[in-house]
This record gives sequence, C-alpha cells and structure tokens, in this order.
Amino acid sequence: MGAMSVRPDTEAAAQQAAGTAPHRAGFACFVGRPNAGKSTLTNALVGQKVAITSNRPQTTRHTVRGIVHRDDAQLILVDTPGLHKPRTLLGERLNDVVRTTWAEVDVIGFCLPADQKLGPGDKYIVKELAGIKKTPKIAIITKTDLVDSKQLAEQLLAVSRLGEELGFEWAEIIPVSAVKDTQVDLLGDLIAPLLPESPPLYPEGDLTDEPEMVMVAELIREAALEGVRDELPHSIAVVVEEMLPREGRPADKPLLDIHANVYIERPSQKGIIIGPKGKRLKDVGTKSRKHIEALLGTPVFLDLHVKVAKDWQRDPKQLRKLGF
Ligand SMILES: Nc1nc2c(ncn2[C@@H]2O[C@H](COP(=O)(O)OP(=O)(O)OP(=O)(O)O)[C@@H](O)[C@H]2O)c(=O)[nH]1
Repeated sequence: MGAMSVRPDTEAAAQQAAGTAPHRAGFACFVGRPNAGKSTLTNALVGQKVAITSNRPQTTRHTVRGIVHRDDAQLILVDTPGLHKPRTLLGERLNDVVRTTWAEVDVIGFCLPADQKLGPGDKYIVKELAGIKKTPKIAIITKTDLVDSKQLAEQLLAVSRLGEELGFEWAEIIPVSAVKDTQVDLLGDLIAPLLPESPPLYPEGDLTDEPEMVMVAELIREAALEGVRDELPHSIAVVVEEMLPREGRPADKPLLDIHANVYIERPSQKGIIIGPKGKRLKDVGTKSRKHIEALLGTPVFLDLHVKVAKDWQRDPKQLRKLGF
C-alpha cells in the first residue's frame, strides 16, 4: 500500500526529481459501480467540469475524455458508463463500450466509495478487471470525506484482500475525496509514471476532444434529469441538431443559436419533462444554458424541443440516430 504515503520511490520519481524524466502520455479510465464518483473525480483531476455528474446512477453515456496537462505527463481520462447486467440493447452496447475501453487504456482506476460496503457489484467488476492482465490497476477509495479513519482503513483492507483473492496485486491503493480535493493531485502523481513514454498527444489547453455538440447535449441531459421520477432518466436522450452563430450580430456581441431535441420514449412522459405551463422545460433550458455558456465562452440562445422516439432503447436504428 505504498500509495498511501507519498510519491513512490521509483526510478521514474528519481528521474523526475533530477529533471531527466522522459515525458509520458497515455490513457486511463475510472471504473466502478454507478455513483462511485468517477465523473466527479475526472472533473477534479482536470480542474474543470467536463464529465457529467449527477446523484443518479448511470448518467455518463458518452466516452468523455478529460485531459490533464502536467509538466511530466499528459493524462487522458476516458470516462465510461458502469458495467451492468444488460436488460436492453442499450445495456449490452454500453457493456461492450466498457470492455473495449478497458482493453485499450494504459491504466485502470477502480473506484470504490468509502461509505459503501464492498458488494457483489464491485466484485463482479474487479473479477472482470483481473482478466485484463497487462494493464496496471489502481484501487481508488472515493468520497473519503464521508467516513471516519476506522471505516476508511477497513475499506482499504477490503479492497486489498479482494485483489489477493482474485490473484492480482493493485499497482497502488489510494484514498481520495474529489469534493474536498484531498489526494487528487497525488492520484495524478501515481498514474503519471504508469503511462508510456510519449510526447503530449493533445495540444496544451485542450481539456477534452469530445465534439462540442455532444458536450452540449450532455449538459442539457444533465439538467433534464434533475428532479424527475426514477424511471424516467433512462428514457431521456438529447441530440443537438444545430449550433450556428446568429447572423448580423456586432463582433463584440456574438450569440450562438443552439437547437436541440430532448427525446423521450412515450407520449405520457412528455408532460413530466415539460411541466405545468412549460415551466420545467424552461428551467432545464435556463440551467443548461448557463453551463453551456461557461463551456463555450459565448452567450447562447437555446431552443429546446421535446420529441417522442418510441422505445428508442430497444431499436438499433434509433440508437444510432441518438448517438449510441
Ligand atoms: N461527499 C462526496 N461526494 C462525492 C464525491 N465524489 C462524488 N460524490 C457524489 O457522488 C455522486 C455520484 O458522483 P458521480 O461522479 O456522478 O459518480 P459516477 O461514478 O460518475 O456515476 P455514474 O455516471 O452513474 O457511473 C454525486 O452526487 C457526487 O456529488 C466525494 O469525494 N465526496
């Protein structure tokens, strides 16, 4: 459990101290049960809101990459949805995305919330991870601000034992709190030496390579998810149809017109999204517009429409159209 103390005393660290370390760049992904705190941790590492967070499970549908620029390394974070027992075609596709991602990255971070008992869901994921032999795996105990030191120690022991049971050793085990910014930088320090030697893969300043339209759609989806009934979240998809600068605006007062559709599965869900006298939809627009403006750095006019795409989760054609 060397990871709990300071930077590990490796050759890479020594080279780093001497200023002779080669630059490294590579990919890492965080895996773990829904709500484990993967998106929040991605944002904390990148230092800006790029992944979509919410207190509802399984909100991250797209592979959003956050890019951490360091002097010694560039870390590209691939954020995957959780691995689930698939019940729909969408569920199967998501699991495929997850496994493909795992096989391709340089480091896998397994996230386990400090305040939740290590359960069958976690074991299922770690068992799958154990099968990916050559990729270093870091165990990250998240949300440490929610527990006392005794509980944290137990969790660290539990995850260490699980590795032993499954016949592999964690490259590191580290407790973090993304919310309190505890040990987040240290996590970056631990991942960096595990990346391959490489010049930076992305220009400095790029925080994500996700197309802007997808990011915008995710921000709208996040706002639309807030405060709706439990069964609705999985039925919502958002597609940005158009993003165009408004013509005839003075150069110092630009306005970006964004037209987006919020798709639901059944006509009966329309009322929930739109709300009495359209109030809910209006709130969704106002809220997401603020985030979009912050992301794009320009004033935005957001035009939202609600559309029914019948049973889209079960229809391959619709899934493709909606970007899955
Ligand atoms: N107290 C505390 N809460 C956290 C921390 N990190 C995340 N959370 C909360 O946990 C919830 C889930 O966090 P997410 O980052 O969305 O979790 P996720 O693993 O990306 O979730 P999925 O996208 O559903 O897989 C949110 O309500 C976060 O605010 C933390 O360090 N401390």
